[in-house]
Amino acid sequence: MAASAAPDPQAHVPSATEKHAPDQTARSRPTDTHGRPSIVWLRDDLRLADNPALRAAVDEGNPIVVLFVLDDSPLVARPRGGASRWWLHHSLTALAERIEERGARLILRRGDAAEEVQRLADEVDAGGVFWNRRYAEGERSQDGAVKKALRAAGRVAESFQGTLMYEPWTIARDDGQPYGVYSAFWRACAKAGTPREPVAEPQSLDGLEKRLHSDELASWELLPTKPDWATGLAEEWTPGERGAHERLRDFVGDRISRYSGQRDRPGAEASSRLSPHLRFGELSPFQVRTAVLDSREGAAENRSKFQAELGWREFNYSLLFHNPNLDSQNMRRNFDGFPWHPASSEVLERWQQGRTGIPLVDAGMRQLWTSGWMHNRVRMVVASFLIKNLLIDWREGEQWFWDTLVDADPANNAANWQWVAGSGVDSAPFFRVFNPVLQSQKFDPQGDYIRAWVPELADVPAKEIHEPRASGGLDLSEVGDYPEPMVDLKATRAEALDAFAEIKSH
Ligand SMILES: Cc1cc2nc3c(=O)[nH]c(=O)nc-3n(C[C@H](O)[C@H](O)[C@H](O)COP(=O)(O)OP(=O)(O)OC[C@H]3O[C@@H](n4cnc5c(N)ncnc54)[C@H](O)[C@@H]3O)c2cc1C
Repeated sequence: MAASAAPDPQAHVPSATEKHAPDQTARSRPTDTHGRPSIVWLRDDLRLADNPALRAAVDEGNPIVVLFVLDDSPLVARPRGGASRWWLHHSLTALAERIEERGARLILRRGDAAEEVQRLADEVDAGGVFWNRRYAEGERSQDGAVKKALRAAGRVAESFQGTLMYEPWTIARDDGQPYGVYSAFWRACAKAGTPREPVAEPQSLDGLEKRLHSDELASWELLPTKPDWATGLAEEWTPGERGAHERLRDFVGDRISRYSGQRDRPGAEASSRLSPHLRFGELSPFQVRTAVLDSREGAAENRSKFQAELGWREFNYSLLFHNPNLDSQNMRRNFDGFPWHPASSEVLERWQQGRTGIPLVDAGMRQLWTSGWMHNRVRMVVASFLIKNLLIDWREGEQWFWDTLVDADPANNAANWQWVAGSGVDSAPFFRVFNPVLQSQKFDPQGDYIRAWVPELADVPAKEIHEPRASGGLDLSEVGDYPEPMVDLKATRAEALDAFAEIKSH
């Protein structure tokens, strides 16, 4: 396994404060904070419930200012893709309304977040600033710098655990190295202890009287205009905490009973669709876990399978923590010499637009484009097709997902692409090449999912729908202008295996 070397302790190990649970954080009070406002700096945690930073700020008993900064610097975090920007706009709108209902105001600022936080702290003479931790390298380094500067200015600066149930530095092998295998990682998490219960939502917020400047959200131009490609996203999703809780209720009250048995079936609607809500922190994994464990629907098997999926999220964040370039660098370095085909725009566009001639792949890519989401099984199939049948570098696919998924996530997207490519740790081996036709017959046997997304095939019977142009009983006029498969699956599979054999020995 080619997991990257041990992390540089300076870069990766959080400060003593960050290492400990929130209630143990250094409470050195440099000055009296009485009556001085507390700033809550929100980032990937756009919620009021189970928000430990907000809770701690409210418990200070001082007026509350809630801040979100749009920081576009790629040195801090990867710039958001189009679908994520759409989501962010609506999530902030929903959040602002909730904060106002509770008695305070969401302040929006744009720029270098480190400077904006300090500027606002100076403006209101804040007693303290509170936030939930982030885990990518640029984010941690920004947070560390902000903490230092705030403390140097005599303010309280505290960070909390709100986004992961197991923070990466708390789960390590006996020799101190990070886990490279998911199953061992998840067992170690179970041993490390039970995640806490969600923190209560403050019923009221004592907002600051002073009028502060807040940007107009519209001026950030997060929404697409020409063309407005987001109508399908709006039909499918309700960004914000309320929409998130509705999805959660729907899942634990119904879908969960089918989870273990049918989660792999894209037509079955058996998974939770909570991924974008988790990505933006409209729900925390603590809340989701508790709701799932409390659910009376279905067998224990469903609950444990679901928790294991949340475990993949935790594992991927641990990978990101220890491998800051997860989205750009092969974890297995022998993949650096892989003879990828040049990604011609014509080939890439056929894949992106769902015109490959492989119905399951096309259904998935059209679902993604229209709704901003794709079923997990189909994500694996379309990724495998791009990498192992079109022989296109996984980073091209990762970038397209990054731009089009509403749940585009710095850890989950990159780690899963590397998993499918075989270039990651604990990955599917490269030589295991999905046959998209067999996958389609197995997981969408009646073709319901394909029919929902590929209208050209709406009238094709189940027997032929997985491979409509194969020689056989189907009258080809029934498939209209649905394209021929763009590649021969067998020949391209063989080519991929030869290419893999070339790099294996390096
Ligand atoms: C190529 C590829 C790219 C992906 N990109 C992303 C991404 O950008 N963002 C993202 O959140 N997920 C990504 N996934 C993982 C997975 O497909 C989605 O999390 C899942 O489909 C979301 O649907 P759900 O909420 O109904 O999942 P459920 O099955 O209901 O799972 C519950 C939650 O567990 C987590 N989860 C489930 N499966 C995985 C997984 N394989 N890896 C990590 N976390 C998981 C998600 O937070 C999810 O919401 C990707 C998978 C592949 C194969």
